[in-house]
Amino acid sequence: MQDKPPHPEDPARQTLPHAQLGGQEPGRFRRFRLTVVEGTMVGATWESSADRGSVGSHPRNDFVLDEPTISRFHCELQAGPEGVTVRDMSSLNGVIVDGVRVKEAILRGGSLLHLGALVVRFDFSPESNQLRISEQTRFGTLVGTSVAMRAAFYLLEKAAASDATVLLEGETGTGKSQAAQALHEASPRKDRPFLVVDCTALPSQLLESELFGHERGAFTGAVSRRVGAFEEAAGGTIFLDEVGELPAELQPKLLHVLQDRQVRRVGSNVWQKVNVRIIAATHRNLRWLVNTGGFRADLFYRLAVVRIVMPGLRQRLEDLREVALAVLASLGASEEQRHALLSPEVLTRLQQWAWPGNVRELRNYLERCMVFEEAPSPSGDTNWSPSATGFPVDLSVPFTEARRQALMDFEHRYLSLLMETHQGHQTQAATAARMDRVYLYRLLRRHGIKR
Ligand SMILES: Nc1ncnc2c1ncn2[C@@H]1O[C@H](COP(=O)(O)OP(=O)(O)OP(=O)(O)O)[C@@H](O)[C@H]1O
Repeated sequence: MQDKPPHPEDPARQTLPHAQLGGQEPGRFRRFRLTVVEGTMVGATWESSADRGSVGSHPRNDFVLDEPTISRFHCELQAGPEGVTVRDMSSLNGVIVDGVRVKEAILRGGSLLHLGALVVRFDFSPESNQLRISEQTRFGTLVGTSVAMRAAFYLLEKAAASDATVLLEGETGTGKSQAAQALHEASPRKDRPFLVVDCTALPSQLLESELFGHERGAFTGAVSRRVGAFEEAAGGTIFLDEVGELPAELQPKLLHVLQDRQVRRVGSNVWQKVNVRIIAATHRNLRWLVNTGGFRADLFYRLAVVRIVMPGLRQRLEDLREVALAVLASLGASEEQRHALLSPEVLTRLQQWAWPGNVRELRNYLERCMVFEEAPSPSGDTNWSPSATGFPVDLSVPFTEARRQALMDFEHRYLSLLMETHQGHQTQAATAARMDRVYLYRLLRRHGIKR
């Protein structure tokens, strides 16, 4: 089991697959440098080799500042389309950028960061880094052509070929569970079990016996012996979902499994060897949890041998169409529904939504659209009329006929909504729509709309 800082070529160092700076070729972004300019470590410097870096006193940070006023994980820097962002990891003494205490801030070349008793200067370097990205635009059920997603695919592919423990991070609905399953299926363990344990689903004692098993009579209610997930997954993979919620009393036990590959059932004195690959996922930032005392630092490093951050949907909106198509296919949508729900007009509007629930939210949204046969605003904005669904384009229909059908469809939708809004008052409706009242009357008759 590895517990040393990853090699610079190690995929774990390439953590976050984020957008590049300044419109250069895909995956290329400017390097940045930190230099201590005041305090005990003047002259200490670090230059980024990926698109993010961590700063803190713990030896596993990218830039280690061994100084008592620096927290174990003090802050993180991350390159994105808007520049390089610094994020305070809930450090004790905080992050002050150019005189202002911040939780998060975009840095400019020459910015001065006060971190505890040290002053650190941020600069861009003239050189750039190339983020490693996969040639593929799919990994298992996950799809995406964006740099962010293909960088995640690259790490997933590398991880699948190894037996290393993987930590998947990312907001809810970004595909962590799917990535874990696909990783298992792409690994040499694919013919062995893949077991999922949700660390939030059970109270501590039950979770312990779910993971490690128990002997008969180990506690009240333990009427028979039970084999735990680690034993049951023999030769396969165990997926620990929401590992950030693992109760404090179970963290040393999981650490023991990770270190020694041994488990002991509750109520037993016997340690048993287990051969299981571990993949864990969390929607929380575990470094932040370590600083605030909610998670053990040693367990974090045992889990994050390879750390992969699944990008949020709003960070890769160029993937929206493709992801939506994949989701619609999995929902059994017809060709016509796909055209109607993903017209350029609707897509443009969908790209304006922030998708806080990521692909899961998109999936729920598309499912609703299929049920109600319309594409309302994902934000619930009622001004977005159902007519925004656009019309399916069928090239087997001649242009003039297709246009006539589209026009009829449009008139019908427009007039229905108009009459509904004005509760059947034709004069009012005609005035509102700036139409001649007689023309409106004729159109309503033609479309059979109740007046
Ligand atoms: N890149 C993608 N391409 C296609 N489908 C995706 C993609 N990412 C996520 N999905 C789909 O989105 C849904 C949510 O994915 P998943 O359950 O894996 O997310 P999660 O990150 O594990 O969420 P949570 O943290 O809430 O458990 C699933 O239906 C999944 O198939």
